[in-house]
Amino acid sequence: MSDFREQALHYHSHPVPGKISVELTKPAETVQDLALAYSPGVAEPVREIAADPANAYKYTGKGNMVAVITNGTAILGLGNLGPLASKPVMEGKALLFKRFAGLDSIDIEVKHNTTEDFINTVANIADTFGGINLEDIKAPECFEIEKALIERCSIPVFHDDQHGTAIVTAAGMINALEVQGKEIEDAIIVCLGAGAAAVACMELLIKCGALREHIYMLDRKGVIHTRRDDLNEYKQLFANNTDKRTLQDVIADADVFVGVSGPNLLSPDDLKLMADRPVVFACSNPDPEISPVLAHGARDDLIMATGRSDYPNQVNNVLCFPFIFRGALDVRASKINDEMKIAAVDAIRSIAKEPVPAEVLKAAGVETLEFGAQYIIPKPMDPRLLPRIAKAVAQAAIDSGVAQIDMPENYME
Ligand SMILES: NC(=O)C1=CN([C@@H]2O[C@H](COP(=O)(O)OP(=O)(O)OC[C@H]3O[C@@H](n4cnc5c(N)ncnc54)[C@H](OP(=O)(O)O)[C@@H]3O)[C@@H](O)[C@H]2O)C=CC1
Ligand SMILES: CC(=O)C(=O)O
Ligand SMILES: [Mg+2]
Repeated sequence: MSDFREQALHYHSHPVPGKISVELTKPAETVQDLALAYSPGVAEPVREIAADPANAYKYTGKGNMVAVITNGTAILGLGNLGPLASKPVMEGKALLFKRFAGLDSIDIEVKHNTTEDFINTVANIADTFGGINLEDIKAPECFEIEKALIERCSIPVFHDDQHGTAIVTAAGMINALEVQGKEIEDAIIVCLGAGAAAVACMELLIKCGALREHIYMLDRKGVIHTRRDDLNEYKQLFANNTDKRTLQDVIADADVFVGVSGPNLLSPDDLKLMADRPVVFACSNPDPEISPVLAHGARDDLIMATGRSDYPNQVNNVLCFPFIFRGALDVRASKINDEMKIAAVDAIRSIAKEPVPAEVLKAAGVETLEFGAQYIIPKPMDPRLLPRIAKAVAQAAIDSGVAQIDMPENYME
């Protein structure tokens, strides 16, 4: 067993199996405690909630609880390995919710036959939670699932691989292009992958100024173009009227590569074909489309990011989902809309341009970090992410009319 593999397995199995547990928030020691916590005392909040469902936020953990729900059909870049195998990733997301945003989170892995079954299962348990983070559900089913659940649930439903990834990608991309002296409106963009992350990343980049006709998206069959007759409705939105057919055709002179596909699909020779000062986000986890070592060996004028913690520039939805849910839940937003997503993009971008606190440098194991090619986006352990993103998102929810309560007094100050 390799050292790292052994460490990872040991981490997950010791001192107890798994990464999360439940803790109590109230005393439960005496007869009096139990009389309040359980019978007869528990009947009082039951009656209050039956009379007004909003009281669930007052008397239960609902308002601070996010469900991480999957069917295991697109586990990271490992593919469709089924619900149970996805559990370590989902517990990982729950760990991140708690560590970075103080949100309680529970993982739910759903076995199902049809997409409708999955939607019904989630819709039927939704009221238990303050929000639902859908995770690692493959395209195209993920689009229908998210849409149906947003319609059916009164709490925020957010497919992290779509929107969390898109928010972080957009923040990192705008900053990287700025460092490279390029405008997003002019950028020729290659997106390898045409699934959940790819479609959402490209749609958000377009909202941030990229031109749809400058985007070349590829799936396993190559470039998505207007003469293909095998495209689902989501891929069709990116069908480019072009004669280019292969990755090599489209990467020549491209300014940007976004990989949300699988491991080792971009070669150093492909990279050499790109325009001067390119931006390369190889975001597949755990193994990127090209390793930073190979990429930097191929050329020295690129900005490189991956989804991993062990290289500079981690473009990973962990920079978004804990904080966007914190802000959404704290003003009881009924949904997470585009205004809230753009507010999160702007908040993430701006933090990267400010001096980095000493504790972040220490946690990152580096002497300095300064906005530039090696630091386009904040580190996940940056304590400014929580107050800045959550507050910006909460404010955007209020301004766009989806918040159900006011901003809490002195929020995040
Ligand atoms: N860094 C981050 O924060 C995140 C990274 N990701 C990564 O993005 C990847 C995709 O995730 P997600 O969108 O959820 O998964 P999906 O299953 O929804 O989409 C996968 C897409 O990748 C394409 N693909 C797979 N292999 C190849 C290949 N050899 N050549 C071209 N295209 C290929 C598929 O093509 P086809 O349509 O033909 O099947 C599909 O369009 C994963 O590696 C994941 O780890 C995802 C979310 C967040
Ligand atoms: C980071 C993440 O959500 C993924 O790779 O699927
Ligand atoms: Mg994921």
